[in-house]
Amino acid sequence: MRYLSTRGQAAPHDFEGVLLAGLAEDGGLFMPESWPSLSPAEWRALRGLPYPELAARLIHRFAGETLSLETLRDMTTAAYAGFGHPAVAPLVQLDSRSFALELFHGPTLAFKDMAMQLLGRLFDHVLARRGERITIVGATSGDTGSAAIEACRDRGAIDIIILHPDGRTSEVQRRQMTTVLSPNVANLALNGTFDDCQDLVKAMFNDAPFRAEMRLAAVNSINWARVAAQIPYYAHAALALGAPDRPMAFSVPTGNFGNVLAAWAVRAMGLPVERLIIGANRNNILARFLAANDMSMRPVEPSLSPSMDIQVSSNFERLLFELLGRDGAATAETMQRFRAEGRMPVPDAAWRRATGLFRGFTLDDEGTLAEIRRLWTGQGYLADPHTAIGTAAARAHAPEDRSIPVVVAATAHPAKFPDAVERATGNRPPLPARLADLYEREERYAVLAPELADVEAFVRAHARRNTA
Ligand SMILES: Cc1ncc(COP(=O)(O)O)c(C=O)c1O
Ligand SMILES: N[C@@H](CCOP(=O)(O)O)C(=O)O
Repeated sequence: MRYLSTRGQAAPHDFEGVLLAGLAEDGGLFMPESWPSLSPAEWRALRGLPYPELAARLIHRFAGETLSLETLRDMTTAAYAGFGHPAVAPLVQLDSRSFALELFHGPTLAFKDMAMQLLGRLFDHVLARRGERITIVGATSGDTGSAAIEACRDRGAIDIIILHPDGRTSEVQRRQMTTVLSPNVANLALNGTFDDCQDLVKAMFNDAPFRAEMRLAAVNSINWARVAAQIPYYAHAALALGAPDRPMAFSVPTGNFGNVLAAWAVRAMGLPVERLIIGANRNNILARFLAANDMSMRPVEPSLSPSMDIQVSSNFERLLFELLGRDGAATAETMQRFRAEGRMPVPDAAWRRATGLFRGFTLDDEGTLAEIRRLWTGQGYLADPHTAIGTAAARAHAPEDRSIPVVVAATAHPAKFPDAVERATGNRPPLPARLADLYEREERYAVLAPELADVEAFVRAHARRNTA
């Protein structure tokens, strides 16, 4: 499998190259040259497999030249062994047609662990074989950071530096990152938004000498390996509910567009996904795009679902590339105009193609609290604010045909957002025993203005300290 940049100028890579490169050298994102498509019979043969086995077989379709199926199987088995639920990603029925796909049973209680626990092992395997080391720089609005730190802490060939927006994550999210005092981990709080953090990560990658000097690598979903490792859980849910012989819809609370892109990928691989519903908080650029082809930037505003306080959804570029007929030059020009003008000029035909499959939905904080309350009092289901946006979006935009099930990505454990959940239900969800002393642990992080030179100096200092 070869991977191409969405901007058409970078050299193609294999899976190993993509894993290590993160962002393509032309600033674009890597996409598979063609989608590995499975026949209905091949999909049926995957029904009922344990999650690690299914994950290994599907990811192998993307990584076959780099990793044998046996090696991948060992990695997925180890990656999911520590999850707090035997099914890894259980489906919980919410009502007659909707299900929560619980993706938060990993070590840091959010869906990011599903990919990150594998990614840490992939990096280790490839780096050991090559005798190399890397410096990971990542941006987080709250969940990617702790999942990546947990997956990479104390790994000899990796330094990891995570940028988060100061004061804009939940306290649990911040402490999950800043209380990890391993020598290869550093946290940087920036006076800005998640978008500033993500821009700085991309700017470091686009600074070619710095990128080479630090041997930068990415753990955000700009790295194709992250998206690839998020594909199996959508297939797992769909197969459990009757695919490929029954269509389905997914509702995904969305920020950086990586998670819903993985759902889109299982459709490209041949599963009958009828509709993809995108839930947003007040930072609803994607919902506005789907409603009226209005992809225009507004300032990021804080909300009760902080992980989705995002305006520039990185992975939308991957969908755009597909919508524009995989025309790298057109994708590059559209992205450049978005950056320059703050508005993305998506041709009408491409927008119509998107609206044939996707629906957008916006829920403000009051609505989010009401939805958490409704789920709790009605179904006895305790949802975090992000998941609640997904369930409300599912109700608003479920396909008219009631025989089509809707699977909602339950992206975080309610205990990560105890204040919002308590406000809505009067019930303060406790942290699991292994995190019970989180509030007593020592925190360590630096605070900086979002200036590239200062951030690069911080990264250089951290990486050098570790390599000395
Ligand atoms: C809990 C939670 N829900 C939803 C999202 C949005 O997912 P994505 O950024 O892949 O769209 C995030 C952040 O990624 C998150 O942490
Ligand atoms: N919501 C995310 C933002 C980064 O998303 P990613 O999927 O690109 O890593 C977070 O929690 O950090």
